[in-house]
Amino acid sequence: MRTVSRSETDPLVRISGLSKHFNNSSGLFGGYEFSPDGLSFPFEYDPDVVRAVDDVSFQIDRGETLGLVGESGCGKSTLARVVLQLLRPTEGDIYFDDDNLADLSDEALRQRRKDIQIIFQDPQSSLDPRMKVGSIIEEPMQAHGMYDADGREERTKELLDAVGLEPQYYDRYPHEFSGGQRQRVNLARALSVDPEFVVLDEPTSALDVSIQAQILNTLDDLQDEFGLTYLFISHDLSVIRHISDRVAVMYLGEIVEIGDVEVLFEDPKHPYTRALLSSIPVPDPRNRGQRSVLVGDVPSPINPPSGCRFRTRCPSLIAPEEYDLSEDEWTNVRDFTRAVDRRSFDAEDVDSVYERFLDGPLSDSTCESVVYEAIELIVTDRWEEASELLRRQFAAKSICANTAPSLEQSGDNDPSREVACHLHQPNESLTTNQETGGRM
Ligand SMILES: Nc1ncnc2c1ncn2[C@@H]1O[C@H](COP(=O)(O)OP(=O)(O)OP(=O)(O)O)[C@@H](O)[C@H]1O
Repeated sequence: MRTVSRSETDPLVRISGLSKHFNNSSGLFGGYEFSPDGLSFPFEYDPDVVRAVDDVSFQIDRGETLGLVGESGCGKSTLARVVLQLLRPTEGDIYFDDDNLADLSDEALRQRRKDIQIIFQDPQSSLDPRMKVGSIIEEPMQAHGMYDADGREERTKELLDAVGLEPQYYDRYPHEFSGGQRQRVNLARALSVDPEFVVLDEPTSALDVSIQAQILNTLDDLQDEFGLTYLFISHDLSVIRHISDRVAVMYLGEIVEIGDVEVLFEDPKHPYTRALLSSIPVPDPRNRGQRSVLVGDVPSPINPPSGCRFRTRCPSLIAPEEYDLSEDEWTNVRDFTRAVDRRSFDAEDVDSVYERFLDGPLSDSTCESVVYEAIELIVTDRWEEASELLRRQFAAKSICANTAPSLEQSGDNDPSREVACHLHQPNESLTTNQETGGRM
């Protein structure tokens, strides 16, 4: 069995400015607009664009495991498929060694694909129920002209052993195996063509917890034995922590934080990472009060929020520079704004709402009158208008809404850590109010 030379220090995979947008039109004329008279040919094509992956850059070193984590719909699977060229990118480069996969012809790509394999969540989906396990594992070797028949059988039996299955399972059918064993068959099949890089897309999510741990341990062993590099995708943070060397956190098509696994778990910088981590169930019930669970759904990638995409759910939205509010005052204003958006309270009269959210008159008179006006709208049941007013006067004026933060080194002397958040942009100097506003 081959081992990859680890003497090379260049990253194995380099992703640069990668985007994948889908045209979300449906039906025969989806995305077409017709002339007003309806007689001439459709004149415009203006489909909704789903920005599933948007300007993503990162690299994966040889022999390491990069974990990719984020809520459902953040673009993890799309990113994996684009990296593997199962989907062609809208923009950007995917360097594998020295080859830019995005530029390769179909035939050159077919040759290169053998070096890059994927394991999907559902262990059953890629196993043809009519084929014996031996043939399933041999199939990719045959497609790439590797070994003769005897050689393939010998290697298949070695692979079965390597993934923790009995070599005599060679003649059995997939239905004779449990979910965990089927995933091991998938691993053997992926490894049969001697890949350097394996993308694992939620490989243990469909399995019982006890089986998950065994598969993760096998993946660790196989990485050492075969010198593999992994991109491991999961929404399960404990799995990510167990398996990864570094972690990339994805939100709405973008990487918002990337860093060494322990550093990131111990000291998350991005408010999204912090929220994700605090949503991990805490075994000690006394600590439950400290969880700041993510509220609301991931917004649509068709029309993502301006500036920082997480800002609509961010508990640390930065105060607009033009207002002169204390840290506590901004916290109150922000909590009020969120409560109005969610209509999470009963608005009986102006005074009771005011007292519920504010400790006293705000030091900034403009803010004070905006909040007052919003409360008046609410008590007359005009919640939408109140939300819109607060959005216009507060959220829309925040730097978080106006400028997209770039992924930058977080400034704590850890070159492996990058964060895309205005609270951590090295070249931005926020006013005291903005800084404190952001740390709440
Ligand atoms: N072929 C497609 N056409 C249009 N939109 C798509 C397509 N594939 C994915 N999307 C959209 O792109 C976004 C990202 O989806 P993706 O499956 O990559 O997310 P994910 O993080 O892997 O989620 P999950 O964990 O649920 O699989 C979603 O909004 C999804 O609806």
